[in-house]
Amino acid sequence: MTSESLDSARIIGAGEFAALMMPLGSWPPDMEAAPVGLAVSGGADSMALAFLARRWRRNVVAFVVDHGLRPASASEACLTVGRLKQMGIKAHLLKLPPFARGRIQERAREARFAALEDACVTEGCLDLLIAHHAADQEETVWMRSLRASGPAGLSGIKAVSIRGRIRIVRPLLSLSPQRLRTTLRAGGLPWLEDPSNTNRRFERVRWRQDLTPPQRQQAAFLQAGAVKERLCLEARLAADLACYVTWYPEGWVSLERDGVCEESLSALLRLVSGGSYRPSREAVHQLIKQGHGTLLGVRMRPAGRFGNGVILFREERAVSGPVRVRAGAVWDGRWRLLGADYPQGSEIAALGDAASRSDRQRRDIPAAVLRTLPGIWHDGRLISCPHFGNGPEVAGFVWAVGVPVTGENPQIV
Ligand SMILES: Nc1ncnc2c1ncn2[C@@H]1O[C@H](COP(=O)(O)OP(=O)(O)OP(=O)(O)O)[C@@H](O)[C@H]1O
Repeated sequence: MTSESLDSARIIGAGEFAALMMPLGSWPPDMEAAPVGLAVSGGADSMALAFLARRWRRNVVAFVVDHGLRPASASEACLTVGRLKQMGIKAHLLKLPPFARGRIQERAREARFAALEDACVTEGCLDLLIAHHAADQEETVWMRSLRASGPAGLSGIKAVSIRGRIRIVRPLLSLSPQRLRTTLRAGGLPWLEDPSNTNRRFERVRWRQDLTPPQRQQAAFLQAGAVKERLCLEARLAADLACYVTWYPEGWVSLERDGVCEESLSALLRLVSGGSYRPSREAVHQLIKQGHGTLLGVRMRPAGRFGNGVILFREERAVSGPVRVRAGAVWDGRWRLLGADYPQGSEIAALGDAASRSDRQRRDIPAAVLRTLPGIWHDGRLISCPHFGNGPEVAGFVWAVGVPVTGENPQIV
């Protein structure tokens, strides 16, 4: 027997899983009011995750998302919910509404995470466990290396990340899929095989099938190096940001002249944009050279009376269209509405011209920032702009961008 086949024959024990979970905490006490969420598709990886997590703690709750993209998806999702219940796991089925055409994979993933986040909040989960494993990690790093990614990309899938109101935790990243299956078999537990997992139309599937053991090792090696490099860069970035950046609660920043560099700008552009992607290096260098401009829907311009460097704020043209008022609604991917005590049919939309028409002009916020702040509109009339304390007392928005500027995943190497 080779060392690989020996490894794949090893069952994952409760102690081993608990040891994996420990550095990924802190974990709430094991109580009904604070369960840990589990994202379970019904495939081998997430069923093994559910099995291991249930042995780790009593209070877990599984979410099975039915994307409705295949005829069998509804019955498979029901079957999975039933299987989880048999394993003593509380399980909820989340059925997604139909998708608009185009970019189906991307839309499905985004809608799945949005539904999972909402379900976690409803169930009182601060953390959601996801079942990506060591082979997923190797394939991801390999594909990124082919695209000449830098240390951020080559550090691979994050073991811990923040998504809006929850933490996404991936405890299986050091475990092979073979061991997950061995563990399920040993427990006599069934799982589903998703046909798209063998469809060679997808680049990931091709690499999953074609990567040789030495190539996988090489990917793991590349990843470990990239994580170390990333940690050094992160430490330097954190120090620079602390020194040179002022963050304002209206979602804009000022960056001093001495702090203008690719790393700082890239992190700040992502922060202010509310998105999860960083801009390309070339685009950031171009922006630095110009001294002003727009990237990722964020404007950079000389700070003027706000400092000796530059300020970055949301570009008015880039803000989202109106969104119906409801408790917890997120507008522009950046602002979450607290409370929803407004007339039926009210909407969240940018202040726009209303920012300058009223007496709400403020010297301490750039006028261009004011225009991009959210207000509550009804029948074309601004009925509340909570940022200025004008309107229902309970109303307000909180910054909803869950992505930290630095320090993502610092402890996991
Ligand atoms: N339908 C689903 N319901 C609940 N959880 C799911 C579902 N699909 C995937 N997941 C969760 O996400 C994990 C990764 O699944 P998969 O690799 O198929 O997703 P993906 O779209 O490729 O995700 P990513 O783009 O993050 O790699 C699963 O192991 C599971 O934890």
